Amino acid sequence: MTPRDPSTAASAIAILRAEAAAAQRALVNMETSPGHIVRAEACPGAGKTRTIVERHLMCPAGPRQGRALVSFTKVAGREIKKRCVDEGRPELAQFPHFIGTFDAFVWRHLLRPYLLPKPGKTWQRLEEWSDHPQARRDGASLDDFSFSYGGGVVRISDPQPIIHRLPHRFRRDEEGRQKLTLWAAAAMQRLWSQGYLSGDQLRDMALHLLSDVGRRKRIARVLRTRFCEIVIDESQDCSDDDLRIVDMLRELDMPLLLVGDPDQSIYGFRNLVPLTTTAVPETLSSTAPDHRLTHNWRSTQVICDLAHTLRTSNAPCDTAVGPYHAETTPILLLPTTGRKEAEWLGDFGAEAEQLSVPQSQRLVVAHGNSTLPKGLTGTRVPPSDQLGRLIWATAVLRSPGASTRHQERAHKVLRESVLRHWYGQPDTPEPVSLAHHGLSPLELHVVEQSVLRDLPMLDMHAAEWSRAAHRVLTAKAGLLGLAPQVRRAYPCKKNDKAAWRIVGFGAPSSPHLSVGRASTVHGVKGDQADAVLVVIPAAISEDNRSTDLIKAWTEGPVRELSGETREAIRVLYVAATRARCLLAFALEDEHLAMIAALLTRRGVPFRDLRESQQEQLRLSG
Ligand SMILES: Nc1ncnc2c1ncn2[C@@H]1O[C@H](COP(=O)(O)OP(=O)(O)OP(=O)(O)O)[C@@H](O)[C@H]1O
Repeated sequence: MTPRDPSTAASAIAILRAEAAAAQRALVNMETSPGHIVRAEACPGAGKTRTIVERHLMCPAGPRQGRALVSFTKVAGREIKKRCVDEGRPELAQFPHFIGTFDAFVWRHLLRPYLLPKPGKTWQRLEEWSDHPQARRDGASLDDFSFSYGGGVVRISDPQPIIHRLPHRFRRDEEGRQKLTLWAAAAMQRLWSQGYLSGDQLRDMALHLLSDVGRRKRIARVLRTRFCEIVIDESQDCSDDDLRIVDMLRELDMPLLLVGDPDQSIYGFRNLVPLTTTAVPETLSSTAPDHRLTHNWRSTQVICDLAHTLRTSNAPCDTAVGPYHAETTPILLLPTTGRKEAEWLGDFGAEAEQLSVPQSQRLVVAHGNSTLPKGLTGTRVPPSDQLGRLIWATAVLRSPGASTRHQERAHKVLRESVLRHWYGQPDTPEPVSLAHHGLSPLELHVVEQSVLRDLPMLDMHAAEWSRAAHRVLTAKAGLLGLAPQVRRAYPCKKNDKAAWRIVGFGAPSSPHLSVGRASTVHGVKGDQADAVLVVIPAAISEDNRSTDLIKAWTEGPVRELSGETREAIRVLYVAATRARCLLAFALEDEHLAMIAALLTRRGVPFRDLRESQQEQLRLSG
């Protein structure tokens, strides 16, 4: 084969990039109209968010009108606001525009203005139930239960524990679970009667309010005056309830643009409790999209080809057009059978090193937190005891490997520890406590930062760490002239252990940390890294899910798949498509052989590290 002329290659990529840019421009200029939903699909790395920002910059709203840019994570909203500011248009991130999460949009524009005040009840939205101290108990929270309607219009009755979310000790302890369920029923009734609501209740209330014709007309008038259109980013994350709300917005004559990638839909578990009301409108899922972006600005063509083997839809393979488009690094298959974690992590690190990928650009991901290498992430949820919570938050916030979601939770836990130290056990969520003590969110943020800086190193013995942390928190209170309520350091039973050990983190100096960041796939949605290692756990006799997943992947869409396996494939697809130039899979020998055969059949270049291992054995033998 004659090597390709570099000038031909350069003009070929220039043409592809021009096509990609034209497809993005078409989405920027796409017309929306009242009462219609325009749907655009985009492959991973297509620049969805970038294109939505461009639309916001280029297509002004009417006079005194704004645009609503709705996404599913706070990180995405922050990113859009930052881009507006970076482009020298900070006004586009402010009133009358709305940039925020779906939940915040529903709360601010469909619910809060129309809720009637009731004596003793102040309506408050919680991002998650665990933000309320009274919604937590024994390491569990109301988020770990599903509730049903019980004859009403809001899901607040008859809690059912979601077993895999509960702390391990409750999974086999039926009596403990029953007690916890009784507590959940009472806690939900109490908090609901005080006016607290979170995700499911928010949606139920919105759908209930919108079902009244008179109120619907009023809501429609207000929305149409305020917004020229509503754009929903990552629309594949809409649950069935969300889709019903979107369809009601269409009925209110709002122009709507939905941008998403159905192959990245990984929140099927949110449709846990089937609604007794109307079905999901078919027009939102089953019809062909109005536009599709098929150029990937993130990954190499090899990674795009691999991603195509994982696709559950019949969309064609994407075309790589980004800076790495022509790199030919093969997919790396790392055997885990009979090997220590440090060995296959070491293989990944060595490969990344060879490609000069810096540590911060090396990402290890898995579907479940428990599959991730021990010591990289600590426990997924904070411990329930006060000292454990404080150490956990410090460890997460000082760990280069923590995902954004982990960090957000750790910030909340640390701020709550500060408030608890100063004012005693809070029994209301943070905003309510702050208002009660006359402290602003900014003041608390500044204190949190300086506490984090001054808390001692985590390799100290836990008891000693507890005393030192107590001194830091007390000193900060002194600066504000406060006499703290917590007078003694938290007790510590595991006296002989270093602080980081009691929350499941690895030693701060461990070689494990050289792999960079580690996260569940859900925690890195929308994110990217130069090198990604996807860990697939070995099948065990009581859990065959990995084998089902590998079979589904290798046998393709011909097989009838269970909902769980279908979702697991999409999770794997999201994981693989985070990679820019190096993608590796760590998996047991049998699974590795199946994937190697699949990649051979599909012509995707790969390197099977079992071979170099055998080679080494032969040489040393
Ligand atoms: N027109 C473009 N020119 C250059 N780079 C681009 C362009 N569009 C997107 N990119 C880059 O491609 C990468 C992927 O973009 P982005 O993260 O917005 O994709 P996405 O569609 O949200 O992907 P995903 O759904 O997989 O998270 C980013 O680094 C972005 O800056």
